[in-house]
Amino acid sequence: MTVTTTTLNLPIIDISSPDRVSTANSIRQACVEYGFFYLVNHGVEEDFMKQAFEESAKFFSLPIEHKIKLNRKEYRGYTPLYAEKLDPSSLSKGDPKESYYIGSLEDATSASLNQWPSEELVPNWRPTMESLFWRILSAGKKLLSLIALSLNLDEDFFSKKPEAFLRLLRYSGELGSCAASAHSDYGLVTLLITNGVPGLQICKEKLKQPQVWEDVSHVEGGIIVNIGDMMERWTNCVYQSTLHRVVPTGKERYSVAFYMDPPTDCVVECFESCCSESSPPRFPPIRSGDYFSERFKLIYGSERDLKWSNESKN
Ligand SMILES: O=C(O)CCC(=O)C(=O)O
Ligand SMILES: [Fe+2]
Repeated sequence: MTVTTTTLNLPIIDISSPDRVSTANSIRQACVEYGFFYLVNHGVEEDFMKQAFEESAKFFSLPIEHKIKLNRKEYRGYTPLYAEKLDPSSLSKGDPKESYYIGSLEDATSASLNQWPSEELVPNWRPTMESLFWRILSAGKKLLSLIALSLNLDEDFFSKKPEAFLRLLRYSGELGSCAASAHSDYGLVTLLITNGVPGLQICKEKLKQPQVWEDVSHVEGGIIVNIGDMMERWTNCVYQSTLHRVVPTGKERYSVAFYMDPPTDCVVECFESCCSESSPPRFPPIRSGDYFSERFKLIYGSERDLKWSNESKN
């Protein structure tokens, strides 16, 4: 059983403030209390975002035959409607959303695995998305260095070589099951930009029953940040990876999620500053790449992906 209450007032963090120590303290408080907050003055301009959403809409409006040719490979490319079920325990046929993954452009090998729609179909699409990647990456790295500061770590602890994935999302708006079913994100942090159509909700206490879901309102020009499971494990749950979902409102909705994760070979093990005799580590050390493969297997059965691509060819 779920109950929805009122809209939340999440903390707003000004990432451009010269007082980094006080910003880091505010971030710490936000990560402990909510695992969610807004970033402002982050350098990703609203006009640019408007253009990026327009380009995103152009791709998703293409006929399915074009989109399916770019079906997700090596975690990059298109995922069709219902291909993903973020809550594997949900009884729905899958989440009513489409998405497009773009892997890191920082590293040449990763960049070469990306798939791009042709210039003829969507002119100017690739340069817009590449620019979007670099802009959000820059905001994300500033944020990661402040998060490191908030945990008394070297400022470049997380930002040296994070894995980054940009994901464009379109929710059909179809009423009924959740547009993105309940989940927590897997990595360090996610930076999320929406086109202002509501739907995002969080559940602060994931173990409490009945679950209480609260609306995350839109802050004009703000980026929504949420903490992921790798950060939760590293901090022994001092920083929370909060359960969230997107509920349908009958309106088409666009968003851009930017996931920042530890490098795949990184072993994530509780920080000493986050455990003690009375609060021992809650999770064993884990290689980041192993953790991700397990989680991805749960949300995308490989047969499901195959079934979809075959159906679309018929
Ligand atoms: O689109 C949204 O508002 C949320 C997306 C999300 O939670 C995700 O992609 O992990
Ligand atoms: Fe998420």
